[in-house]
Amino acid sequence: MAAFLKATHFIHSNNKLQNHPFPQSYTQNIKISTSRKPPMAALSTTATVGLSDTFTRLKQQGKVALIPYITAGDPDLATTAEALKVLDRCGSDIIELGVPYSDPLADGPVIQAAATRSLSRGTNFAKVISMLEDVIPQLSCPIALFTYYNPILKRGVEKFMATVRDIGVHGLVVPDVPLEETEMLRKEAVRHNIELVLLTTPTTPTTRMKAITEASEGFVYLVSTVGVTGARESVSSKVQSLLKDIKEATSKPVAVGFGISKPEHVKQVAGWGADGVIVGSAMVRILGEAKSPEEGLKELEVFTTSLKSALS
Ligand SMILES: O=P(O)(O)OC[C@@H](O)[C@@H](O)c1c[nH]c2ccccc12
Repeated sequence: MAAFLKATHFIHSNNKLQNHPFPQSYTQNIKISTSRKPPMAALSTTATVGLSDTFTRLKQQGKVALIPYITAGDPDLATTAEALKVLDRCGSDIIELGVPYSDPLADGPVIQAAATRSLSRGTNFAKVISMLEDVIPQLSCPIALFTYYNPILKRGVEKFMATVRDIGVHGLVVPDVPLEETEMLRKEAVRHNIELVLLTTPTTPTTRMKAITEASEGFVYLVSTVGVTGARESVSSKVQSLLKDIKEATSKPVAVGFGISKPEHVKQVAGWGADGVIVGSAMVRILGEAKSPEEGLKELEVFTTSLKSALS
């Protein structure tokens, strides 16, 4: 938890920024422009709509989005491709796909282990992209790619955005980029019609939370609790008031993640007014711990269906 809080600057409070790897001056005078709107879907390579359009459609239907997260390449990329299709078929509204990274600071043991297994099997960014290139045209729901900041910087922000856009990715979640650094990332994201989702936590001060909601595209990711990812027994009841605060600050959709792992959780969070629920570790565990990839995919189908029906 400490590691996550130290490293994940843009989603935690200003007063803990002494460990910030960027100059302190970056943390002041946050100026977020709200005037930019993503270009029309003309650049889209697939028939699917983007994240915010998905929420608009669901809202009209009075529905809450189900957003599963899985780690690419665990147990292998062929299974990830199948898992994406299973998740899509079972009614996922958006899928968050994690690019495995060697230093996943914000992740708990389940997703860390999945990333380690995936990397040790030789998964890399290029292989994830080529798998997605093949699979995205077969999906009806949009993909939000999850990655730490370093792999983006390594490739070059512009090149990264162009690559993911070309294969039809709609959204991007980058947990460890400081809010102040998102300006540049956002500029390129907007230029490439990628919705950059930002995160806010229970310890984010109100002014910062407001700046995050203004800058976030697609939806606002509310981290339900401090700490790292991982299934939990219950969802903190604080989420209800956090949701209220965020909804007072923005009309953008808000999806809640961290710890949500059961149909009851999903129902509860939807009842508190969330526009979407994100379920990661529970999905990752199913795929990672199954006796075989086939078993894992079957279990994934049963689990996703149970979450989906809790939302209807
Ligand atoms: O695993 P959980 O507790 O269900 O949380 C969602 C989560 O997995 C996904 O959104 C995610 C995976 N790794 C992250 C790191 C930071 C923020 C979010 C994430």
